[in-house]
Amino acid sequence: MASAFNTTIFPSIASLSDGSTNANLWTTAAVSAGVLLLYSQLAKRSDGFTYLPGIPLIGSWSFFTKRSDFLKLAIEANRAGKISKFSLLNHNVVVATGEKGRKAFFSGKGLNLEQGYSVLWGGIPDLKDVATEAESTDDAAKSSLFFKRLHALLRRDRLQKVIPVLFADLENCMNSWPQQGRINPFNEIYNLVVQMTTRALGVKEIADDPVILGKLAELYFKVEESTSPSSVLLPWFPSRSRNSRKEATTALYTLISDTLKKRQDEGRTEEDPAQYMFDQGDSVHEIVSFVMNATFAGIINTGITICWMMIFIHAHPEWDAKLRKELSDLLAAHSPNTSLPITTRLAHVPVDAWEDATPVLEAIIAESMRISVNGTTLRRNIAGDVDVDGLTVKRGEFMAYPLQAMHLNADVYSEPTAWKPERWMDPKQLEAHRAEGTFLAWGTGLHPCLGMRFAKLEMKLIAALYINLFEYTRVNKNGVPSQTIPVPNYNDLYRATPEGEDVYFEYKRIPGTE
Ligand code: HEM
Repeated sequence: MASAFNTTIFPSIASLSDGSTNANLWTTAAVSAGVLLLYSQLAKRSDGFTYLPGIPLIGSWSFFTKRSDFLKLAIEANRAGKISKFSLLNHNVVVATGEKGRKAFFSGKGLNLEQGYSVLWGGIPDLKDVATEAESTDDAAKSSLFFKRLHALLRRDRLQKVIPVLFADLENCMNSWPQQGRINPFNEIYNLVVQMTTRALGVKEIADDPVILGKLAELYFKVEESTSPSSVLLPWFPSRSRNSRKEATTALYTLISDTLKKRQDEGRTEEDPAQYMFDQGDSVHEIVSFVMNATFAGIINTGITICWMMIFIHAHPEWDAKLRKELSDLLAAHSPNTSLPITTRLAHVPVDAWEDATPVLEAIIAESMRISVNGTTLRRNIAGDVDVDGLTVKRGEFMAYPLQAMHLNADVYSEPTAWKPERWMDPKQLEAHRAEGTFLAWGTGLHPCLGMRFAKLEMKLIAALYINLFEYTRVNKNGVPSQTIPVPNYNDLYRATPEGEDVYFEYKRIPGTE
């Protein structure tokens, strides 16, 4: 039994139970793999599942404290033909990373995405904390309104219209930085994504005002940060993190709804997503729900990927050069007048060209995602029993699928930890991997990402402007240049920041671009 797990014999796995190991990711994986075979024989139970280690009654806390390391045990077990299961208080979670498990997970009709995340994730606001009963509609109706509005707002013609405004926003943000200095990309570049998401899917008054936008960003990060295992698993328990998350959710809700009500009271109309929703007859509550959901769906992965993209581009001068060539060709084709400011010229490039004529950016994005988007997707079985490779996932139980099972799998990708955009220069490769289910960073099956086109556009615009406005080098917090290429800490659930010390960009504005 998992609870009888011998901590002296299996120190590496046992350390996952108390979250105290500092071992390097790969060392942990290797050691874990070595001991797993023996462990899994001990842990196999009569229901056929191989139980992962956990603390009696409480369960596998490492799912929260060291998720990536913990789920590597399940991936290894699967390679040995076993399907893993673990518990979190009264919840059971099945992890099946083999082909049948993956298909069941992503295409199983009874497996519900919302319930998987709302019970086991926690980094998203729960609107039940703020909505009155009169405002609560059923979950299916809310989802369908959200998808409908998102789809309409991300249409190509709307994106085309918003591109110049997005560039102006980016330039304003970058102009507010000193002419030279040191930034932590996981703060400053991540914040650019907050700005763009608010502009394209939120409220104009907030996107226009750096102080209010700063407040929105602060509350967003507070919701994310005030997530603890207890606040996720015991949502009724008034822990400090639970209260802090509730407070931040309420403040975020109030900030957006007050802005919209003020607009209504003043009889103003604006050209923005909120106005589009007002015009469709949506209530203030529906608009606030949309904006909050879009913010949380849109920021985290885009923020992580763009930060890693900029790190990898800098670490690979040959790709930096290819990217600069691609951008100068784009400008030559769509805005040849070199006396115009660079932001104006970039804003002249039409959305079609950003989408269809940027193979280098596409390859860089895909490869950066393969390495950095390695979180865990979640589902809850809300229908009858689900068969996974001969074992039964019962109604009410959860499933988790760690994307690293594919993206960092040496059987699928040679040198899986190496950043090699050349893997994707032929777009057919990406199509094939997506069809096979071996590239999962945009999701697949019943729930593919609905923001993919916008996310790619955002990352392309940020990368294009940043490298045209600044020279930068990677340094540590003391300004010492980095000699190695950092690796994401996959146990960092919300930022995937680098393992070990933080990475900074020491930057200098390119003369003539001020
Ligand atoms: C680089 C950026 C992004 C990445 C890597 C990403 C990745 C993903 C992945 C892997 C899924 C599937 C999750 C699952 O199966 O459990 C997903 C779903 C989703 N994404 Fe994204 N996403 C990104 C940006 C965005 C943006 C900007 C939006 C827009 C608001 C967005 C909206 C959504 C929505 C609404 C779903 C759920 C679809 C459904 O429930 O059927 N994403 N995304």
